[in-house]
Amino acid sequence: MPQLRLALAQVNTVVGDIDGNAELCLQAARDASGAGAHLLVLPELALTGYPIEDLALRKSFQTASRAALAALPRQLADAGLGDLAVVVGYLDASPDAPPQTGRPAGLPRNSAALLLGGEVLARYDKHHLPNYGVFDEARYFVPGLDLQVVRLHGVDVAIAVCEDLWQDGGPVAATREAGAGLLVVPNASPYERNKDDGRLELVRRRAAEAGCVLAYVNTVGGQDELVFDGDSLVVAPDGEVLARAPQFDDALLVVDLDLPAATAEPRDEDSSLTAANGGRVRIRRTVASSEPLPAYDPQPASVAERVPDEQEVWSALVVGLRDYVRKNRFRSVILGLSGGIDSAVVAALAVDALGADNVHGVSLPSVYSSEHSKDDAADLAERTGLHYSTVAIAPMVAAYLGEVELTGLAEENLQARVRGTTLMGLSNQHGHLVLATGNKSELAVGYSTLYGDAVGGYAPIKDVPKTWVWAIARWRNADAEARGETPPIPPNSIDKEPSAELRPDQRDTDSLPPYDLLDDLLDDYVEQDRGSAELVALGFDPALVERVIRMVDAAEYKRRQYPPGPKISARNFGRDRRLPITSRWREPAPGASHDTPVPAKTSPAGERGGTA
Ligand SMILES: Nc1ncnc2c1ncn2[C@@H]1O[C@H](COP(=O)(O)OP(=O)(O)OC[C@H]2O[C@@H]([n+]3cccc(C(=O)O)c3)[C@H](O)[C@@H]2O)[C@@H](O)[C@H]1O
Ligand SMILES: Nc1ncnc2c1ncn2[C@@H]1O[C@H](COP(=O)(O)OP(=O)(O)OP(=O)(O)O)[C@@H](O)[C@H]1O
Ligand SMILES: NC(=O)CC[C@H](N)C(=O)O
Repeated sequence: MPQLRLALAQVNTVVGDIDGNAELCLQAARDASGAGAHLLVLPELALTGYPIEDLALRKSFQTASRAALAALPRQLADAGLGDLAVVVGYLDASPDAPPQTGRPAGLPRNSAALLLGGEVLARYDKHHLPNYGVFDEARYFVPGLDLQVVRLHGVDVAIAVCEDLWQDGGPVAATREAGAGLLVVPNASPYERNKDDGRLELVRRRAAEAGCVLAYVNTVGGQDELVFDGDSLVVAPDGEVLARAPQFDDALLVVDLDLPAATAEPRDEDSSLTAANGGRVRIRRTVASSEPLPAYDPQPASVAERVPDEQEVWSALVVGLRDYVRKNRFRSVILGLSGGIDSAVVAALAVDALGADNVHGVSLPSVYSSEHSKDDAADLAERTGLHYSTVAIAPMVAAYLGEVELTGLAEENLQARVRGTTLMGLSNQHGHLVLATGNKSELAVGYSTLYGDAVGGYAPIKDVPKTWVWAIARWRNADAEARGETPPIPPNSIDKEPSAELRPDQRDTDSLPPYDLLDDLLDDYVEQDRGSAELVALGFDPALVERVIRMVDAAEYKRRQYPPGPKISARNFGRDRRLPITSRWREPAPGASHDTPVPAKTSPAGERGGTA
């Protein structure tokens, strides 16, 4: 059987930095060549970064991407890497769009090219364009219709791109018809909880369908609200995992493969599969080298171990925060420390992401701040080593109230707004990025003050439900203890009852149901998109369902103004869940729906919130 040493590079590209990304690709090629690889595969759109959004439609950006791709084979050859075959993702475009398409520029394509010997040897355009959740690829790209197969050292190597694996038919089925010995797939697949398990099963199923080894390489790093976790994989057609890269880190995964020798006639042919335009998927073949390599001793490949869910989420948040700060050219962050769990977790994440020296925590006590809130904030500062200062807001609030008469909620919110103004002032003065500390449960129900605690440039835990904020805090502390380090989060911040401290003896539960119940209901309403009848059928108290749905729906305007933050769930507030702000639609009151029969309760009334 021919042998091939394959390298998969999970690299952290920067959207729009085509020159920097090309340099990353060259460095990966140097490393792969140093490791003795014959074929290197880089992620989807590695030259441009992912996702490029409306940059895909800009003629200047298309031209720059095509130029960088055209220059890369020569750069590889000049660096003595001409013998290494390199598959790299880039933005392509046919020069001009037909006038009837109404598109401003050429027809953009989400493409991958195989480079070898100083030339672009073959090109492939992604067939399946994801257009759900966070993806809008049908807005940007025209789909490809061909399967590209390149004969390399006597092995037929087919190429597909990301979503091509998630949809039935097309390139994977064509790979089997083509009799390819290896399917390589560049990806840009964003992280969400439990997605790694789903991906592994998907890759196993597609390897079986393609009838050959499948090499899946994913990008890594943060881009606005998305975090890419890497987790690149090589799987045999019988489902065996031959190699697996770690999550959330740059990595070069190298694996030696014994692959079937190519036997097909090296000419283009139609497959039996229907392409997006109704025609046949055409199998295009290119011969690079038919001769197998001389036999060599294979090296064992690494299979990274899985980590606990809490660690996975913590790492995603750290990478999302670090890359947002770094890629937007900030060096430091600032946040208000209330002594509560949310600001403590955000501070600990920031210290892990940027180092304590780049994190500034400010205690901003008001007349309602308890002693423990100040002590717990100081304890957090001592445990983590972040910069800590105090600005008393009471005199500013009093001066304001002396000029403008505000009472009740307006007075409560003023305190949050004086804090927000103070943090933004310090940001302007010192160049720190302000971190907003709201969690997903609060965002869901609108439990934050506009231009108050909702100010900021980035919101690290906006997709983390409150119950998970506690879970990751406990995990982070336990992990520190296991490593003989000081746990960063004060146990008191974890254990105390949550309070906004905007009036005497205030508790979150004055306005909200207990968080375990609230998160349970929000998971069903927001993430699973269940209507009120279904929620009641699941056993939630009808009055609670009505109240929570009203709060969630009414807070859409607040969420739209909230800073971006890393997505860790299957449905974040942002691109995954797009609802009108101005809307008269109300979920039918539980039991009142005329077109949806209300199923019988599966648990006694009151079991899920009847007493809340
Ligand atoms: N559809 C719409 N489109 C655009 N703007 C809209 C709007 N509806 C109201 N508004 C505006 O929004 C204002 C109301 O919003 P806002 O001023 O934020 O105030 P609001 O939502 O009324 O009150 C803030 C709530 O958050 C709680 N809170 C505050 C601070 C921290 C925490 C915490 O523990 O984390 C909790 C606080 O206890 C209170 O329940 C209205 O006065 C109006 O100007
Ligand atoms: N006394 C304070 N000093 C500094 N910042 C504060 C103070 N009180 C509130 N904040 C800021 O406002 C955010 C909202 O705080 P609040 O205590 O009202 O609610 P929370 O959502 O329970 O947050 P936390 O768990 O951090 O207390 C805090 O995370 C913090 O960044
Ligand atoms: N870039 C893509 O095509 C990503 C879509 C794919 N379903 C994923 O999340 O992995």
